[in-house]
Amino acid sequence: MSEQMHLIGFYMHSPINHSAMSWTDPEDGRLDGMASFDHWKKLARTLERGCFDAAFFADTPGGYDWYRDSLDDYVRYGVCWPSHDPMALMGVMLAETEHLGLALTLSTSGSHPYTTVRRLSTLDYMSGGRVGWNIVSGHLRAEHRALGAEQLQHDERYDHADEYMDVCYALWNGIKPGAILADRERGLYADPEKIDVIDFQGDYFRCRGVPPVLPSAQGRPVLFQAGSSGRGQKFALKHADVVFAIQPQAAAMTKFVKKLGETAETEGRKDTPKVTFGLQCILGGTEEEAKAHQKEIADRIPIDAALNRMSGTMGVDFSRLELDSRLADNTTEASQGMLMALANMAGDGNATVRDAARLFGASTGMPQVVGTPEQVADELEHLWRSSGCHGFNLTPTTSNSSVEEFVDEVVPLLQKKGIYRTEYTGKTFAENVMA
Ligand SMILES: Cc1cc2nc3c(=O)[nH]c(=O)nc-3n(C[C@H](O)[C@H](O)[C@H](O)COP(=O)(O)O)c2cc1C
Repeated sequence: MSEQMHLIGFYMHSPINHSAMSWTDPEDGRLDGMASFDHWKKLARTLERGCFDAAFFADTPGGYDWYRDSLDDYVRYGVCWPSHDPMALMGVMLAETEHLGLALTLSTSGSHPYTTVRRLSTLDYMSGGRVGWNIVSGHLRAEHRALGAEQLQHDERYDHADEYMDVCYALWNGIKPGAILADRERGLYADPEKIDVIDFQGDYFRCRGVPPVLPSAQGRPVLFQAGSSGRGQKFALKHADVVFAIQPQAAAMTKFVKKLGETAETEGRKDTPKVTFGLQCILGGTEEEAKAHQKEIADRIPIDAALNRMSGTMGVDFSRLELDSRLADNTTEASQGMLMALANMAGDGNATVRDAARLFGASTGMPQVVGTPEQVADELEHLWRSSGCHGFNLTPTTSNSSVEEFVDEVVPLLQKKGIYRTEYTGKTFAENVMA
């Protein structure tokens, strides 16, 4: 466990974050924010005021098409549709801040590693090393259909992603110290002897060329990974600085951190990646008020909207199943980690499709921490200490008002407890998030 709790804001560039129908809440500013950089600039400033490590963007291009084998409910309820590109927000939010990291989800299925290194590392270089990449291997069928690409089976997607990373490392490490001369008098920009010409010929990728971008202050972006199946964890242990997971209750969080540590030992990795868990905080002036708000959030979600999102993520058409059947009786080639986590949401492995859909609709399976600011601060401390995790990725209920509320009312309490930074100590995202 780290000495200080780490917090990361968790967002999507769509009408909602992780609560279906949040755009219908009169307090929510996202519908206007979809058409305005100011919304995101303000969010970046708020997070920096709250000393967050980063804003982290999930991304689900193509959306959710498993439920009834259709995209209708995805579009009808705005379940992450429209799915605007979060890359468009990165430069704006980085330019608005000095310390805040910005992490982006990019799928290894939808792009070439050369393009990804070029896009992310340009931002990383220009921001003084404040960029992160959530490496996802493309569990969504709709993403592949949208691109006209073949979707590989679960484990092979990780083999493909391993090779993807090999190309990225070659490009990130290909500029040696002293390579950049920038000598105005002699008119020499760089020394070709100190720059590798990469000639990669793999099973899935070919890449011949020199690295497209200069190394940033942190060398390369901070790497996140969120697959939590057995094969997913192996991939994480090979590549990730930080593992981002969803576990819907405290005991499962503790078990997850322990198991990752044990697997790290068997896989021979000395420094186990940091683990952050997704959470949603719901605040109220009193506990009753907060609980009423939690109920309001759940009650406004049509079951079809919740099932549309859960079906897409889990690669199962839940319209064909009894809502009171056991979720754990299903298998998937999509997100095995999420299916297992949700099936165990009450700690007994027996959650029904209906139970899981209710939580999935409300918070995409993330546990909700509900109460007064004092109660929420206490519970965050408890979850952090008992699980031994690094910190939390927090998804808001409403944008940006619930983020502002958290920063104004909960952050000072965490700081008072001495478990949360009062100022940034590092310059780069890596220095801040790994501290
Ligand atoms: C917390 C969390 C966040 C994720 N974010 C995304 C995302 O933004 N986009 C995406 O395509 N996949 C996302 N995924 C999917 C995973 O990266 C992974 O591809 C999927 O869970 C299948 O891996 P697994 O079976 O090893 O768990 C996320 C998964 C988790 C648990």
